[in-house]
Amino acid sequence: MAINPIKTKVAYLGPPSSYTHQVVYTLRASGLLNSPYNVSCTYRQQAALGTFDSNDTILEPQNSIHDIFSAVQSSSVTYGVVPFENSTNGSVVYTLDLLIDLEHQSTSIKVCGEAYMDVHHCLLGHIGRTHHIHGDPTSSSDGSRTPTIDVPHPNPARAQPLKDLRHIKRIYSHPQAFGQCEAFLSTYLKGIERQEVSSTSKAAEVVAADQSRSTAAISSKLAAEIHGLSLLAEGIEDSEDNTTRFLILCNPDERVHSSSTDYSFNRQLSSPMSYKSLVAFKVNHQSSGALAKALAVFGDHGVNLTSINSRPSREHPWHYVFLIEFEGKREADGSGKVNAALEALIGPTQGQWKFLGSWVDKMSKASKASTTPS
Ligand SMILES: O=C(O)C(=O)C[C@]1(C(=O)O)C=C[C@@H](O)C=C1
Repeated sequence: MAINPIKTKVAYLGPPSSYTHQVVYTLRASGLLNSPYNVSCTYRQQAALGTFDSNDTILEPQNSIHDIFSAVQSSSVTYGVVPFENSTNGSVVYTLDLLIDLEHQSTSIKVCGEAYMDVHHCLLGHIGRTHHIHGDPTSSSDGSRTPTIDVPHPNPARAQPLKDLRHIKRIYSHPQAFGQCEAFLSTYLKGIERQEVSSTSKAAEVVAADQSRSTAAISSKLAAEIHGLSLLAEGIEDSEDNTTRFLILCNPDERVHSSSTDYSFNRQLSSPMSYKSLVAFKVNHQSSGALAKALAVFGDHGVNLTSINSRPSREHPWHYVFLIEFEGKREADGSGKVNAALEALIGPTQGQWKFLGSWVDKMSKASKASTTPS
């Protein structure tokens, strides 16, 4: 009798073809062959990094980053994949706020992995029906942008439209994607209304359903294939090396494994590994030097900080919660410099800190070397 394997459920930002969806594919060992979509090499290239096993994995689209957190917290999925920061546009503040969790809705969630993905945006839409193009469809602009006081020397757009854009009246996308394509938008679609939606794939879905055919989406090439849209422009991101870092969330309370580094997507890695960890804390804003004292704790214990973010505390105006990322790993047995630093953090934060997990650092030389095929 065949035994049904227990499937690992992974939540991502839906609908299919969002970048978080594509990241899940990069995390699957061979899942692309079972994909419900007949997709191009986009997935195949990404599968080289694969670690989630397709036969054991069910992918669960969610409507928002908040819903991904809820699914992980309630253990209706094993993992959730969320965007954390982008090399062009910076932090994804929704994710930061949900990690900080001021409303105590995701108390059990920990970060247990990370993934980096090159993000190349396209402008997707319908080809204009009524316009006859005379000459070059890009002739309305030479690709340069108008200098302003704030941006006296704007970078030129990297890409030119492939099709006429004069019928486009509104553009849909995720706010992060708008922020990553400023040069193209202000060169070729200046003044056109922008409508934020929950994901880049949602934008493609909305535009595909638009009867007026006068809207466009900033989304991926894969989304064009899946939603049957035309490529109006390709590679419209401001920076060629536009990369987004995603975090993999889990709820360790529900897992048999106690160590934060036992997860399947880390299993292929051999020692020695580099790790990163994340902690959120508040300090007493009335006490001078409180933040400096909290940060000094890490240096005092030989722990290297790698990123600092702050978000409004929502308790008092101009009071903040700090999210600190650092090298190293919290040991389950309480030993080591990270544990000692966290212990010492109790003083300057008056115990108001929350540990958010340790995971294998995918950018470190050690981690990269051990994942490179020989
Ligand atoms: O909308 C998507 O496709 C997402 O996966 C979200 C997201 C983000 O929020 O950063 C992911 C990668 C890109 O940076 C743009 C959008």
